[in-house]
Amino acid sequence: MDLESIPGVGEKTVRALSELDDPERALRAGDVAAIATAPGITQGRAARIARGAIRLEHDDPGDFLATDRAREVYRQVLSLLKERTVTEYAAERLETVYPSSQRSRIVEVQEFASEALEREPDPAILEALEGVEPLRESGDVRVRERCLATTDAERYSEARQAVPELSVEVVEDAQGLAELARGYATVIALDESFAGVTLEGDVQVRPDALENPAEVVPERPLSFFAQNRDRLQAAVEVHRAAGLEPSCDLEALEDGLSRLAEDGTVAGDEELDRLTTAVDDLDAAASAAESVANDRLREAIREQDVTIEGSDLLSLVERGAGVDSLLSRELADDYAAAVEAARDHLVDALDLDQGEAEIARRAFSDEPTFPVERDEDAVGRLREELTAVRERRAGRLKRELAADLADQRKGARDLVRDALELDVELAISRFAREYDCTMPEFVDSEAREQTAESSKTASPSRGSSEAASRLPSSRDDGETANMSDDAVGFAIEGGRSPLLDEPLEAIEPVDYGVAGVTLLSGVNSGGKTSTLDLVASVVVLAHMGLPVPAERVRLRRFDDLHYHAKSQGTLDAGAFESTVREFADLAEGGEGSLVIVDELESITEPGASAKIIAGILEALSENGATAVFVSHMADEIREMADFEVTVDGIEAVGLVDGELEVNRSPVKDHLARSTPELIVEKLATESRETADTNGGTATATDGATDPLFYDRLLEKFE
Ligand SMILES: Nc1ncnc2c1ncn2[C@@H]1O[C@H](COP(=O)(O)OP(=O)(O)OP(=O)(O)O)[C@@H](O)[C@H]1O
Repeated sequence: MDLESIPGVGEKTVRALSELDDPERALRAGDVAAIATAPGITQGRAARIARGAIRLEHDDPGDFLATDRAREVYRQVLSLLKERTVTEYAAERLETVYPSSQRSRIVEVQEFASEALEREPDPAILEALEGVEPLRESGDVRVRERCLATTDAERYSEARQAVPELSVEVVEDAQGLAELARGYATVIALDESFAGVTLEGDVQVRPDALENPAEVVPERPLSFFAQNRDRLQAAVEVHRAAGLEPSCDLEALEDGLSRLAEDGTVAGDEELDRLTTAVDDLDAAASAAESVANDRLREAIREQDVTIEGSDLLSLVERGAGVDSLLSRELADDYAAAVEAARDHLVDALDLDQGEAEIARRAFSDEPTFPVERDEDAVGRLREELTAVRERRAGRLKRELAADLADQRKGARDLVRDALELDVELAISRFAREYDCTMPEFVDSEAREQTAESSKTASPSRGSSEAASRLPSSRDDGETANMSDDAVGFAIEGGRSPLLDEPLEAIEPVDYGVAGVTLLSGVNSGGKTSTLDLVASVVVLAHMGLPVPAERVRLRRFDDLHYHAKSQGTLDAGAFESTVREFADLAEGGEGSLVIVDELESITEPGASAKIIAGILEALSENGATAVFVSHMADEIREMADFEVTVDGIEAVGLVDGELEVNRSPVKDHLARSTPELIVEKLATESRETADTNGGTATATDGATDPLFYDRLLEKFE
């Protein structure tokens, strides 16, 4: 795939995309998560790029949605799907699902959607999904206490590229290495020539270091896993809750994660924790040990009756001896016991092992002093020893854990990607379950053309009214849509518009099918606009490759959808002109188009409207377009048109308590009576009934009007 030929992708984006491991795969698969890891590419942009790549792949002109209202319907159904995602990722990923006229694209999404429908949206999975996000790539790890060294300029730049986390230093010789060892805790020499050189400090010779960067910078995988610990843990939960086939060993990953602290250090190792605490507490423990000794000694002195002969006292004073000599002479045992207690305290408080305890005991001298004081040198040695052991252990554990986790990196990435993709599938599944959706059946256009050839039907428009008349006229007649393949536009059975602002259970299922060009008449508020919305949303969802909210849908694959909403009031001359122009374009290229228009007559005065609409219908019909025009002037338009245009009708079954009772499914080939007609009919019936009870006469005094008046009005409607 030539990245630059993707619509909307310029040079800069191509550069960013080429930093991906396998940009072609990511683009082909619409893998928004992977695309969004390219530098400077947000998830939203990644979705747009993926959509462009899909269009390129399927040779899709991408202009299925031909009008503002069509685009609006798409946004509305898309947001119904997006509302059902848990992660932001899945919402963005759904942006790559758009209505297409291309069979290959529709089939591709249909396959994905069919699998999605099998998914059970279990609340436990949805809860676990809340913690899943695309993984963070840890790019900014810096390790300061370790460096790489080489004598070779080429290796130097190779090393800088391979291990950006460490400083790389150029040295002349072993002397240079020795100098580095003074500034860094660990120096890793990359040249074979240094093998056998022994220097002070931690200097390792590892010519293969660049091949296994995780070994020289275990911080790299560790920081990746530490930063993504919660997301990975959530992805593990999602896999368990959903019973998804995991891309890696979940237990091994969890074990690795449980050994990792949030800051990328190793957690859960008792020995390391002991050493760390010992180093941290050393000063405090030494002070406490001093106090133990001094308290005991003070107690002993207080309780002791020191008897000293005068000559002894004299000699002591003459020698300038202090209380120490007195202690060693008189309280030697007490002193020894106090110092022993201090040593024990230090060893116990720091939980030292035997070797460490030996060094620790030297912190208190056998030489009597009062007060007892620690030997700072000995404490310093103990600190050095503990720190060195701790560092060695931490380093080893880090390397071991990094080695375990480094192998899991790819699996972990896939694990999160699969969890996020599951969210996309679950959103489709939830939508389909909530709206009782089915997969639509596309009537193959090639088969359609062949059938048309052999049956030699008349013009599509004339054939259409006949075919459409075979569609179910109401939900009660038990028929199913039985459109022949050569005449299919769309045939919806039991459709429930997802755009209706009604609770789902209050939506009455609608059957409606059209082939060719049709007018849709009906009572006010009968559901004409809602029927167009139903048709538009079903057609858009079907061309997205998704299930549709109906019991059964058959349709042809359309090239584009032109949906014109009812315009608000009469258009000014300019707007009127541009609308007529738009229809002129339509009339030229309408084959393969689905044109649905709501009350176009409101654009200008009624007489002119009927003429213009009739003209548009003629052109669309000649071009073989599929069209539904909602109109209150169906009768007038039919008369103006020079072909037999079908008029369907949404019928009021009657008036109940002044409210119209409506059969929401349009009746084929039937001009629906208007609301005023129904009201006049009701008044006529009522006045006839009153006249009957009054013995055949109605008078002005009893408030009832002569039934003949209403009959006269009724006649006008015939
Ligand atoms: N299938 C349905 N199930 C339940 N309610 C519906 C259905 N279709 C329409 N309605 C209700 O009827 C109302 C009017 O519908 P709609 O606006 O589609 O009628 P209309 O025939 O286009 O009206 P108008 O003649 O004024 O343009 C809707 O707001 C909705 O509440």
